[in-house]
Amino acid sequence: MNKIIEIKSLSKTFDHKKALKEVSLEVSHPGITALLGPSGSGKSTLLRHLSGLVFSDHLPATEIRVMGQLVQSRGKAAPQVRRCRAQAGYIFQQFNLVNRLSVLTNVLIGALGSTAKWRTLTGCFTQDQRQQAMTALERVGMASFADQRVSTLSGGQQQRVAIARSLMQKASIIFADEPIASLDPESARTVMELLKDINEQEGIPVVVTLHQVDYALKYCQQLVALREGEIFYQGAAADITEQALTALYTKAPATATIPALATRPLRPNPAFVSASIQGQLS
Ligand SMILES: Nc1ncnc2c1ncn2[C@@H]1O[C@H](COP(=O)(O)OP(=O)(O)OP(=O)(O)O)[C@@H](O)[C@H]1O
Repeated sequence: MNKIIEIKSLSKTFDHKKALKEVSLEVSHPGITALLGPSGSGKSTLLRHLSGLVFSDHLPATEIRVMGQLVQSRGKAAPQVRRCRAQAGYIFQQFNLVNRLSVLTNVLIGALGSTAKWRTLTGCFTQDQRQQAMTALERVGMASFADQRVSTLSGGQQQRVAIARSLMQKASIIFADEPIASLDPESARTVMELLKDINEQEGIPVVVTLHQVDYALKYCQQLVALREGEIFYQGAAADITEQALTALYTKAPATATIPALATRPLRPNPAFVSASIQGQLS
């Protein structure tokens, strides 16, 4: 199976503080992969490296590939980094849309990478592009809002527009950084359902950072958990144990249970649990 993500020995230091410590990671599953971990563990930093928005420390072994394409190596952008960025759809907590423009225009912005320069400068999109944007809006249930200003939408609606823009862009992968952190539970569920549906129907892999473990277990097939800049767990969501989740989020003994997960029949699979917590589980 082709690798969706391949990271070799990624370290990132901010002002003498190591945010990521020689992280190596491979994801081949084309489903939804959640990046989990406590606040400050390095989830967003890892995602931004995949997007080619942030560059690693200059270590000779560092390489990052997404969908088989080199994004960066040894702390430097790969020659094709612009193409890599253009093939990825981005969804952020703070709805990265242009508030004063209409919903339709925001979706059309997804086509800029494949539009002649004079058209992007004049904002003159083709009829075909407008039709594609409407189709993308229909796909996310937002067609009736096409002419409305983005600033008038709720947070959940804005995230659906951001997803439509990724579809317009013909993204081959979607990176979502805490897409549901600012949403009420119902809107959060709608956005996660939509990402799941697009992953399954359009076959676009999704990598999403989440704070909510229950959403990760419900919607994501793969988990990558970080703690203090290191991989703590990588494997199937179905295989993570209550103990591992407890150890991930607290420094308390791993025998405690997380109340929200206490009734979930998680199957222990020590093979997926990193060496650092094997000792705590035995
Ligand atoms: N631009 C930056 N400058 C300095 N330090 C940074 C920068 N970006 C991240 N950090 C630090 O790197 C570490 C990891 O941050 P990161 O945002 O990746 O964590 P996170 O797991 O996504 O946290 P959260 O869940 O709170 O968003 C933190 O200590 C953070 O303060």
